[in-house]
Amino acid sequence: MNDATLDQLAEIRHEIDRIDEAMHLLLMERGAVIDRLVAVKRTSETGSAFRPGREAEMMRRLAARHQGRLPLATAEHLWRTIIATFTHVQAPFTLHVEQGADALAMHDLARFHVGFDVPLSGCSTASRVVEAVGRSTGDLGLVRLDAAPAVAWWETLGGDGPQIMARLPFFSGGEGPIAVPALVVARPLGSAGALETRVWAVSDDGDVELGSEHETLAAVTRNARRARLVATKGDAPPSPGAVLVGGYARA
Ligand SMILES: O=C(O)C(=O)C[C@]1(C(=O)O)C=C[C@@H](O)C=C1
Repeated sequence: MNDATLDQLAEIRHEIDRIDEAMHLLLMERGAVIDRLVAVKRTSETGSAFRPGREAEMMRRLAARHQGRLPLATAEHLWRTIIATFTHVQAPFTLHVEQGADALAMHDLARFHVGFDVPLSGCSTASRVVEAVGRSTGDLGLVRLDAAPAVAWWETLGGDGPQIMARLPFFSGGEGPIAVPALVVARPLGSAGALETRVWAVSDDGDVELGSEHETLAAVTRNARRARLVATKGDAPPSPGAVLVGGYARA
């Protein structure tokens, strides 16, 4: 390399150092703001700092302003890691991850969304994930969205117990690196839940047709009884007797 090229390289690296330092300073400043947030938010009352509606709003804005060389998925992963880390800083929690058929993909999905500060705990089935979340104060669960699972694991959700709080991947265009579909389960979060799409447990003897505005996420038929997990856009239940088991925001 000649002197002019070396000068240019040094200048560019100086620029990178300046940007890195600014980002680091801003992240530390963000940490100080979180200290103030803890005092205002009274997270200890619910045991969880997780606010899925707020996170969805932040992710939408991130995607809207995103451009340039950095892949959107990398920007999403960085911010998910920052947000999950600060969620954990506010109120420590464990993420219980279903380790069934797609154990490796589920592990990737978990780390993509929470980074490495949040501890993971493996569960053999979706039902075990729900049980672990139910026993905890503010833990989260990650269940693989299998369209035809062995059991209707969602039937214990709802009421005062764990509920569905998010659907992943958030940007479901299929271009992201983490393609395994999954649901996030948490204990009730009051108004912090994002119910843009509601999720219902529907049980019938197999002859109830649902309108095309409803999306069947999963279904199990056993002993002439069909159990379905159904997502709806509006507030109304997809059929009489449907039980609300949570909701989520979409990109
Ligand atoms: O806005 C909040 O309530 C926060 O706790 C902050 C924050 C964040 O780090 O931006 C962290 C956790 C929530 O899930 C959403 C956002």
